[in-house]
Amino acid sequence: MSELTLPAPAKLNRLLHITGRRADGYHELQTLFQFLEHGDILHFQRRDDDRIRLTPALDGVAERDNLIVRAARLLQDETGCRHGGDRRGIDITLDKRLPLGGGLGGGSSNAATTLLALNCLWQLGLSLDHLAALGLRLGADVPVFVQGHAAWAEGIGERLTPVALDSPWFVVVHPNVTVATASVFGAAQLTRDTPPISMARALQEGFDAWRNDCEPTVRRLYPAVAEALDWLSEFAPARLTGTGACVFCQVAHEHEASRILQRVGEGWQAFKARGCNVSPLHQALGPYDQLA
Ligand SMILES: C[C@](O)(CO)[C@H](O)COP(=O)(O)OP(=O)(O)OC[C@H]1O[C@@H](n2ccc(N)nc2=O)[C@H](O)[C@@H]1O
Ligand SMILES: Nc1ncnc2c1ncn2[C@@H]1O[C@H](COP(=O)(O)OP(=O)(O)OP(=O)(O)O)[C@@H](O)[C@H]1O
Repeated sequence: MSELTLPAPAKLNRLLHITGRRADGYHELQTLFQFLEHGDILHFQRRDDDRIRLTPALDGVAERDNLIVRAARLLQDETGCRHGGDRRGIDITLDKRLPLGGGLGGGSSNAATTLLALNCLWQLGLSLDHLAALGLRLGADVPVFVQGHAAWAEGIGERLTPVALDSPWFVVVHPNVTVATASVFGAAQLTRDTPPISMARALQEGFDAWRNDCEPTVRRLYPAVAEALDWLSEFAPARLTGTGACVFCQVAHEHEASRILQRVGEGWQAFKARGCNVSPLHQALGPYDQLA
């Protein structure tokens, strides 16, 4: 196999509690991750030299900082397939559909798709656990995209327990602001002391009780996000995903989602998508063992 085209889906945090802060400044979370049937598309074409090329460039992101390029370099370094006799390179084309800094995990998902694609194309034979551990070096959200199952996550998001959640339709609204994750986690007023709960209790309480501890802080720092939350709440209970800027609500049927989408005003972007428990990336790859 010399080329692959694969999705890099979005995620939602259907619940997000901040339960503490570690000595290194990172926050301890409890969150429910679910994937959406919507995201970026990446095309990979194997090269015979060791170059890594990505097109088109992302506005405001230097090539060496792009999580796709960083993931490819990390794999080259980890497996010694650069500067050695066994050279492996890649041409990558990115069809970017997810907003940057949207709380949908787009960059992390791009990195995970790259790790899995190159593991196949370069025939590295690394396990999902190994790839998830590598991915964690790139970002807290990368492991769940590598593992590919909706999950209850703890730690900084890397301790994952697979869960089966309901799969409603979601309307996701992006109020055209970019939220810097670090600005939210660094805010003095952020609540960091939610008592940890068990996964069973979180699942039993269900959607009505699910909330995102970042929401009050993001509302204060980014009034456009507060406006989007208030607008969407008129149709169905609205929540923030990650540290924003995207907000979402859930409905039972696609036509309800379409009806809400038609009302979205100018200046905001929005889409509808179904939630899913097996990542579209893993659905596309098929049983992973056969490809690794
Ligand atoms: C908020 C979530 O989207 C929930 O899924 C993620 O935890 C964020 O994950 P991410 O975007 O992959 O975040 P990273 O790139 O690892 O971290 C960006 C910055 O956010 C802060 N950060 C992130 C994750 C975390 N658990 N605690 C933090 O304090 C750190 O200041 C870090 O420098
Ligand atoms: N391939 C990439 N796609 C998107 N962002 C990237 C990529 N590579 C690097 N970045 C950088 O990462 C930042 C965060 O991007 P991302 O889209 O993952 O944010 P997010 O949706 O808020 O993620 P999260 O929910 O994990 O916080 C961007 O603002 C950008 O500077």
